[in-house]
Amino acid sequence: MRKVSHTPLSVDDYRARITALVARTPVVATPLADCVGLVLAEDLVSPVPLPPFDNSAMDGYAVRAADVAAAGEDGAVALPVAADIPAGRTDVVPLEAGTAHRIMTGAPIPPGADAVVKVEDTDGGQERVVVRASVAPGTHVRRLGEDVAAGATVLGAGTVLGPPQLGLASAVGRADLPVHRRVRVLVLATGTELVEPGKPLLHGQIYESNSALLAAAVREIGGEPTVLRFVPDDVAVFRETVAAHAAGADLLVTSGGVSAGAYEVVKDALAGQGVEFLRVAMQPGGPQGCGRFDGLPVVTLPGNPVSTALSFELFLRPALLAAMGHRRVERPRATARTTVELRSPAGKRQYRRGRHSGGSVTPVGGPGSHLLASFAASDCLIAVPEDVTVVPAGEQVELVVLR
Ligand SMILES: Nc1nc2c(c(=O)[nH]1)N[C@H]1C(S)=C(S)[C@@H](COP(=O)(O)OP(=O)(O)OC[C@H]3O[C@@H](n4cnc5c(N)ncnc54)[C@H](O)[C@@H]3O)O[C@H]1N2
Ligand code: MOO
Repeated sequence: MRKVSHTPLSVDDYRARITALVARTPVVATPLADCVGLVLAEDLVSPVPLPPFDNSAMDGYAVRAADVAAAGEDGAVALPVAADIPAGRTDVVPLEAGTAHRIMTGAPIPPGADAVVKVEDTDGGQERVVVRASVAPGTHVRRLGEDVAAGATVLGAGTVLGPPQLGLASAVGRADLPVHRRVRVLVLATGTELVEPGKPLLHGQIYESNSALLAAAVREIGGEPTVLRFVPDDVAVFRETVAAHAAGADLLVTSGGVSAGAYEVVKDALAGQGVEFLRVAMQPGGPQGCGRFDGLPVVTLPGNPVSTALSFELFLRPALLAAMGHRRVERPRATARTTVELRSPAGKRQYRRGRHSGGSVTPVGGPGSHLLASFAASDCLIAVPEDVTVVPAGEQVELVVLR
């Protein structure tokens, strides 16, 4: 059993500890439709060139440029239309000198043709076409391989797969891709006072909100949350609930039940079972716990809603992103001038919630960890360092940009 630590850990040390706790997820061949937001685990090499063949960029007529050189302001050139090539036609019909083929956008350029005259520069004829403009060789021809050469690496390992990348993977013929699979996170909110939203409340009860917040936060970064049913503050029920869902999970995240009082169900169930409870030098979010329970990585978050949210933001978000292969796991940082004075406890990094614009930032609500509406209205965190207790109005502060 680990010793209980009394000296608070720094935010950065605790983040490193949580990141080390969550293992990299395995690489799994995944259908493209399920890959958005996930990280490509291997380089993607295209087996085909793109475009795969010379094709027309316009609806019009494939010609030899030399055959229509005399067309222009002073006159027109008439050519017999020897073939019709819609997009998708797969046989090869060479173009004879002195003829034209009617051709559609995306259709293969016939051998012998070197340019396309767009239909607007002709009379649109089907058996014989009158061409009113000359074209340089290569006009409106999209060349084989001009976007991607066969054998080229089109996406590097580590790429986060968004719409353009998934479109490209399809374009080179892939139906699935090797990605780090979604991290599977069990979410378990504890507290006898908690009531499922939608049900009536008695005095002394509150609606449970941390599991909705945590599940959404996990899902937003590409993870797969499973919200466990509420458990009363009962150690045996807590352990049974976790054990029943542990198979296949990568991480258990709990909220509540970790502070100093009586009825601290998470602490009572997990202390001495491989999970260490400690304090991190931050506010909100000081009381934390992490470790392994029966081999399952566990992170126990303090129950106050903003403490839970900030703990996810600062510790779990980077750890889960790293587990899914992301190389960039940090939110963007910025500096701004605070419009009002900020006060912060000595020895703790305080995270205030704020709104920023044009190089200045204004706190939203107070520092309290129950102020969920203020958090929801904010677009950044204002970090006041551990050794600072007063930040005068007009001073520069560091921001974690959330939105
Ligand atoms: N004597 C002390 N008391 C407290 C200390 C302390 O050091 N000494 N620390 C305070 C701090 S800071 C925090 S944070 C909380 C952490 O407490 P727990 O993690 O045990 O959380 P609970 O007591 O269960 O709940 C705290 C608060 O948050 C509400 N809550 C909890 N879970 C949910 C949920 N899923 N949805 C909505 N709201 C939730 C709960 O009702 C409480 O109001 O301890 C302080 N106390
Ligand atoms: O650490 Mo508690 O999270 O300040 O409210």
